[in-house]
Amino acid sequence: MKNRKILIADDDLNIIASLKYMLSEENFDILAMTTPEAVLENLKRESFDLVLLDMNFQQDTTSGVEGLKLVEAIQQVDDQLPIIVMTGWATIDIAVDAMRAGAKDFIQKPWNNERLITAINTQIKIAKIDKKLQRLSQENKLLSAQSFPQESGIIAQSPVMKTLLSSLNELAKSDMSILLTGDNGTGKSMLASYVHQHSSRANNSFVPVNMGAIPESLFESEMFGHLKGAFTDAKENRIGRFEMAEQGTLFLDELANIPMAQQAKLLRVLEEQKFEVVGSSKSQHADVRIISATNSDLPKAITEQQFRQDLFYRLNTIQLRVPSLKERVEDIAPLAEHFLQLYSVKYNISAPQLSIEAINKLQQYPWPGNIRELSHLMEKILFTCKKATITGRDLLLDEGLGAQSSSGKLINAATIDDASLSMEDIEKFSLINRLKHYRGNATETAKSLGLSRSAFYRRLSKYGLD
Ligand SMILES: Nc1ncnc2c1ncn2[C@@H]1O[C@H](COP(=O)(O)OP(=O)(O)OP(=O)(O)O)[C@@H](O)[C@H]1O
Repeated sequence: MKNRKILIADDDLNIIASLKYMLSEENFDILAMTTPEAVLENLKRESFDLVLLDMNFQQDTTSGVEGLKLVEAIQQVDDQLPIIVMTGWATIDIAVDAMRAGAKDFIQKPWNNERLITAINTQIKIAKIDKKLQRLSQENKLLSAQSFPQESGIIAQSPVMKTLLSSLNELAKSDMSILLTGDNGTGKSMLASYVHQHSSRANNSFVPVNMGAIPESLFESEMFGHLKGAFTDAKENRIGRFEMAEQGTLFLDELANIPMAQQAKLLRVLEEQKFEVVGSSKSQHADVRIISATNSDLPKAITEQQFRQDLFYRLNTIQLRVPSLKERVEDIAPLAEHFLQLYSVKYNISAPQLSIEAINKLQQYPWPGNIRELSHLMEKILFTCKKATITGRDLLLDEGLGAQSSSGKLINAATIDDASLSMEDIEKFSLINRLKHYRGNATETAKSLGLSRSAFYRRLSKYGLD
């Protein structure tokens, strides 16, 4: 554990000397400053765990005004830094004023060593807990906004997934950066969380960040945090993802979406293991393990100068590909049963069985949306099929009946929210889906969509579906 750092603000060199001697014995790192200006200057530059402040800064004053001003000024720089004040001419009024201004405790001079050390340890501990609570509360907000998967059970019956899981178990013991590649919905986020849970960092936070969802202008504030007043909308101090993940794991999802300019900033943090909160010039140490994920072809993005090669090498110490669902047919039935079970508990509906024929059909389907698509299908089946046994027909899985988007992507229930789809792509998908629902009956399909038959056919012909 690194030594805790205390800044002493006192202009009496004898007092500084004896405090330094006594506190160094207790393994504190000490820096002493004799003027308020130097104190503030250092606080802006360096991180400390606590300030020990003499209320009668100028030898010739006994009012404590100087000290009080400094308590307030320190609060402006860092309102979470604990301050213990020392009052030489013990007047309780000065101590009360200092506590009102934000000091956490006071000690009378001449001090009692044991009492001083206890007070220092207590305040550092409380500040740490406060910071952790603040971090947890921001993290909770983040997690509920992202609706990150909460299920803990990973289904892995196929040989390829068993091998992948055992590699991840091994890698969990190391601190290496891992890059997970694979199509959407294959379970990359879930596996990243699995590595974290099996690592020595498991008692600290796993912080996922969807790199595609952060507006470019807010990148630094999101990742490194900001101080109140750092820019117009910075109404409160905000903890960034790096700090939230301190001693834990930071999961950079949709890695390829980081704009070039921000890639340089990220690279610097990874190389130097330190960052600055926006609005502060002080560097903060970053002790995080990085796991990242992408469904893009990063080497191609590098060739096209869309992704920095040096950042790629930083992040892919180990690269693992998560196979698509169609490559692990053995997992399909257990996954389908797992999701039926999961949703039946969630919605309080008894779980139906899958017939052999239904399982065969599930195993033959290509699953372009992978596990996420299977999960959505099982959720839908639970509501639409009120039978004890699900047959192949109940699945409404007509292979090949997926819509093709203008850019060549396959559109289905799992990918319909993809932000790259155009209104026309979505309309085409809806037409196919509705036709499927009415088993090809044009009159009923047109009626259900509120279209005349001619308007309906015009659309079919527009999308080449006639
Ligand atoms: N092996 C598994 N066992 C059980 N559930 C799984 C498994 N893999 C994935 N899931 C579930 O499937 C869904 C999609 O998984 P996840 O979000 O991890 O995929 P992803 O590859 O990160 O997707 P994207 O690339 O779109 O971010 C989640 O609900 C997850 O809990």
